[in-house]
Amino acid sequence: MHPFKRLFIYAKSYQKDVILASIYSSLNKIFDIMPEILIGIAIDTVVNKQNAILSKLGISSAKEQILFLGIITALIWILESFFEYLYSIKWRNIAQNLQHDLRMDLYSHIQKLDISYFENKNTGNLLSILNDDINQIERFLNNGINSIIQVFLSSTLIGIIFFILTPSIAILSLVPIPFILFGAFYFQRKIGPKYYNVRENAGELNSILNNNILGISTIKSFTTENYEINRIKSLSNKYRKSNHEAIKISSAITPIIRMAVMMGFMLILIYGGFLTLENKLNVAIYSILIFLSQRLLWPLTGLSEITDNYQRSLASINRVMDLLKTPIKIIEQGERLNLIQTKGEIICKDLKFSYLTSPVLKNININILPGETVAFVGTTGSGKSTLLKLFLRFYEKTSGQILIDGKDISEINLFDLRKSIGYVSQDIFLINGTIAENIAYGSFHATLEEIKNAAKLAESHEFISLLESGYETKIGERGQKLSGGQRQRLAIARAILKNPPILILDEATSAVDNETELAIQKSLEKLVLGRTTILVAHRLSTIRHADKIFVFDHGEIMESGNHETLVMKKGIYSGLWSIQMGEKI
Ligand SMILES: Nc1ncnc2c1ncn2[C@@H]1O[C@H](COP(=O)(O)OP(=O)(O)OP(=O)(O)O)[C@@H](O)[C@H]1O
Repeated sequence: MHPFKRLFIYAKSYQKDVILASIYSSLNKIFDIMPEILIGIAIDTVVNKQNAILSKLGISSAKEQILFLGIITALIWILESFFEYLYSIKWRNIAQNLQHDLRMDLYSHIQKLDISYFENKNTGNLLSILNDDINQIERFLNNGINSIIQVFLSSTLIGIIFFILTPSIAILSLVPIPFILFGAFYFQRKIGPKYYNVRENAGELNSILNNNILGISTIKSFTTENYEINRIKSLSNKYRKSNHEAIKISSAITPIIRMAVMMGFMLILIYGGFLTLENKLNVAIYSILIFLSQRLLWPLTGLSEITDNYQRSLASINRVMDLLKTPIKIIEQGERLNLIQTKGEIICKDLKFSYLTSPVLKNININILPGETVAFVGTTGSGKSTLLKLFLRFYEKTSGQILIDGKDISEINLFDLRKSIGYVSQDIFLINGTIAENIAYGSFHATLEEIKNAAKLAESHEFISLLESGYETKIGERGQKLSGGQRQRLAIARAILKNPPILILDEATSAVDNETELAIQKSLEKLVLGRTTILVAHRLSTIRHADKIFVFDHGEIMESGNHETLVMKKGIYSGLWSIQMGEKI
């Protein structure tokens, strides 16, 4: 489907506004052309006086005719300005509303896409669709459609006036049009790839600038400042050079097209002048033709810019619409889950999963009773986090079943499923707000008292109280102003405040010191009461008190049982435990 048809279908609710805006644009153009005709009438009046056209309307005195013309001119200019105001407001508001709708629809659609979608896409590209492409559509709607309407309307109207006044001169005025059109499209095609290079180079430069600002501490610690300056310099130079090339062509377009306009103007000036000298053409008509020839030809020079803008918008519309059409694999519908009644029993039956082709989880069978505290341990990359992500349905299992309270999670409403799980992941997401806002993220109605209680259970209250503004302290982008351990404790407090029937802590205390961890464990004793808790930790002292420990290896559960039984078993767990205890094995 043509991109504009796609946009038109999307923007159906704006149809009325678009029609109105088009009417305003057309009326503005009609009033814009009229003053040139008035000039001709004015000349006719001063030359022919009592015999002028206006006298045929019943205004006999030449002075009255001039006064009448003055009034009409004022009226025309007022109306022209009035419709310019109306079309400008209308088109720009349409552009604003549509870009807002597009951005919001796109963002909420993206939020529903599964995690694997984001893993396979370039974040920079997604951001550029959300920003640059939507802005490009906005720019085009701001003035692009108006320009197209006005160029075609003015050329058609002026062409008609030419043919009515003198068909022979009308044909002369058409001579330069093929040259202008050819020039406009030729240059546009030549400049297209140059602009593409400019955009590519700008993208490259932006991405490295962004990366460097995020990684400033690594740059400083490796003292690679000069190396980075040189890298940026070479990319910035590349960007500058590509712009120079585009500028060379773009600056030549108007002067060259002006030559074609000059040709048309000259032909009319000379030929029309001869006709007038021979009294074959009225002086007034001659002057109208001279003025209108400029008005006919000049706007066509803008075609190169319009087509450039149009082409860029076509690409942007396609990118935006394609993203909006990306299918949502994991759908929100399903059986509602009563959070208060959820007991938190989790069963995996013959569960298999692979991200791509090689299996990451092979035949997982586990049974977690309501209220139990279990732990997943095992070598790095053995599939622990993957299983947790399957509980949250970040990915769809390949085969087998995951049941919560006997219900297959693929049949549970996704929103309810995730509401029932408090998940602290390895990569913590903190918002650029205050401590209190971060703890209450997702539990927006929590009172300060509840926030403080959650912070106390997560062993955070003490360090928060020492901060200058306490719970109102701003923690910076991604929580940069906090230590790794403090960030983890905020994330735990956030999960506690959510008060879910199932709590998952994936390496949630890896960055806190032993003393704090011991304190968090103490809090956990209270916390785990009445809910199912899953802990993942490499530091085995963290999970030794779990009711059940599942030992993962290469996507399989090799051992399970409590700490004592597993140590006695002298298998993988016991080996890991001995290493951590510093014993020789
Ligand atoms: N998004 C992904 N796409 C493809 N492969 C992945 C993805 N995430 C993880 N993997 C792979 O799946 C395997 C299991 O990873 P997972 O994160 O579940 O391990 P883990 O046991 O939690 O490890 P760790 O203890 O280091 O956190 C690894 O081999 C990893 O490379």
